[in-house]
Amino acid sequence: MKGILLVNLGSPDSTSTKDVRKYLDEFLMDERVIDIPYWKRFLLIKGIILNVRPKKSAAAYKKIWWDEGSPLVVISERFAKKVATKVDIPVALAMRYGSMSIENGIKELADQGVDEVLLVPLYPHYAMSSYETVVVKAEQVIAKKHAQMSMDVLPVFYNEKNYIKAMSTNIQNHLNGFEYDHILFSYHGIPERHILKSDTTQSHCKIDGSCCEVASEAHKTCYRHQCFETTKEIVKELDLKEGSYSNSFQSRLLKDPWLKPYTDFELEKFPEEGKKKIAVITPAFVSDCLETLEEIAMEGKEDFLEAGGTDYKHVPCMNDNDDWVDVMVTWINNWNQKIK
Ligand SMILES: C=CC1=C(C)c2cc3[nH]c(cc4nc(cc5[nH]c(cc1n2)c(C)c5CCC(=O)O)C(CCC(=O)O)=C4C)c(C)c3C=C
Ligand SMILES: [Fe+2]
Ligand SMILES: [Fe+2]
Repeated sequence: MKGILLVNLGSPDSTSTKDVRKYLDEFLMDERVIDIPYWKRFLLIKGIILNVRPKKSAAAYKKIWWDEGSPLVVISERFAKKVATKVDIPVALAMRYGSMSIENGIKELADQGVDEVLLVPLYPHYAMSSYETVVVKAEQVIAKKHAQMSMDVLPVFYNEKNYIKAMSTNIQNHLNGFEYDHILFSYHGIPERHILKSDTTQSHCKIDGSCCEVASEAHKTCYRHQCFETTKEIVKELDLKEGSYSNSFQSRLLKDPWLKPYTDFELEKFPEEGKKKIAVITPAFVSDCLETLEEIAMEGKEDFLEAGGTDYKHVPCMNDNDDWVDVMVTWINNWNQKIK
């Protein structure tokens, strides 16, 4: 029997510093997230980061936490529930990190008789720290515990027409009546070296980004290229004028260079460039989470207004809206009807 496993990133169990430390420990010890030799990662994470970061992150989580729990988890659950009512095969939800493990998600499906699974990483773009780590983890669990199970993986959907349409409709609905002079497409950042590591040709990608417009096999796994393509497609769909939008990358951690330009620097610069009314869109996230609700909707707004901006709007993610649910249902049905 066929079944679906939706996988998002995951959150701590609560906003206590202890739970946040446990979550960050699992997250940051992932070799695809902090990609340095194990002993160095161990010393850096356990010796330094886990002594300071959990308290700071816990304070940020407290600002956005809902009565029902983490927004990312609650929204993902609502989304999964809606999808499940519209397809006729089992649907399970798991998280890459935290208590709702991929192992439990696969077991939940196996217990219902599923032996052919479609893995759906809930990320539009390929990055070793997001999409790839979900796929590798699921492969490991299946090889170790469910050898009879076969797995397909939903490809990244950064330029898929249904996703672009649903994103664009969501943006239009939320911008309704909001007057802006600039739209910022802010994507989650990654360290620059990840771009080089994910280059399957080992020669195409360049740190300066000059490669992203030149067609290449490497773009199948190039996060930056895929982000730029998402923007281009949404711009086409919404008929935005050249110069009225730009891209940036948010959520840096540690001191090494990440993809540029940095969202926080852009927000502080915009008012002096005459961009005083802005809308911020976060297409790397299909559901709102700490990085959109706190970093963009709260911190970003504060920084922008302090720098002289006057109007600021964060466009919420698609979350569990019906267009997005229908897009997922279409992809699932297409897979379900495919004859091998
Ligand atoms: C080296 C560190 C990190 C990389 C690389 C990274 C890539 C990456 N992350 C997401 C999506 C999300 N990240 C979220 C939170 C978050 N991310 C990092 C670090 C890296 N992410 C940390 C330490 C945290 C935790 C919070 C904090 O301490 O700042 C979230 C939100 C989770 C939530 O509970 O709401 C998401 C979603 C992507 C898509 C990505 C690569 C493209
Ligand atoms: Fe992240
Ligand atoms: Fe590139």
